[in-house]
Amino acid sequence: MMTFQQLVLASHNAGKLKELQAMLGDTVQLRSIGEFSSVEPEETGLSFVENAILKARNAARISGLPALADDSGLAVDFLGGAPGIYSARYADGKGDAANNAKLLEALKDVPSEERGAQFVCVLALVRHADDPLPILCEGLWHGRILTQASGEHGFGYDPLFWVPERNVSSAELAPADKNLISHRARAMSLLRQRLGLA
Ligand SMILES: O=c1nc[nH]c2c1ncn2[C@H]1C[C@H](O)[C@@H](COP(=O)(O)OP(=O)(O)OP(=O)(O)O)O1
Ligand SMILES: [Mg+2]
Repeated sequence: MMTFQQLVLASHNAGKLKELQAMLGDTVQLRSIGEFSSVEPEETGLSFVENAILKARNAARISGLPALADDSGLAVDFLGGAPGIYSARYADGKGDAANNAKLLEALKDVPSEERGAQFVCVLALVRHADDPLPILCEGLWHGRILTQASGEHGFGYDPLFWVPERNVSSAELAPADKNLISHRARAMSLLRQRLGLA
């Protein structure tokens, strides 16, 4: 069993930190990479896996701690899987509200049955910056893109993501409920098994 008392989370996204720490409980303390550096690495990979590894290595190098990274995004069927790995940058770095507005516009007049989408999450854990065997876990969450934003919880595209299991948007889910069923929850459940924490 691999044990980590402290991991640095290779993310500048406060929403991810909150969700991942809640899922891990108090056995592992997640420290934000923001404590060490405010510089965000360029996400140059062509896949969630490549970007997750790149972020994890960068954080381990900067902090000297083992590092966990989360690369995630929304793949929309009607858009051929876009924005995918470019989800955070979909509206050219103008933030969540602009991303959501652009997505609604791209799906204007698209009927409900063609609005399928999945959230994707890849978690990468490296023991040190040059770790030759990163641990990789993925999770998917299937849903649909709503025609207008709804709900105040979560972050990112949550207000636009309709969750079939609950018939609400993921921003209408209580945070603890989202953390049981989300793409991130599925990836974290696999990671916990790999680490012997499950
Ligand atoms: O549960 C989620 N609920 C709503 N939206 C979500 C979720 N999970 C990922 N997303 C969206 C946010 C962002 O538009 C993109 C992730 O981009 P991604 O590069 O992985 O994260 P980020 O730039 O926000 O932070 P960082 O790279 O520092 O971890 O997908
Ligand atoms: Mg990012």
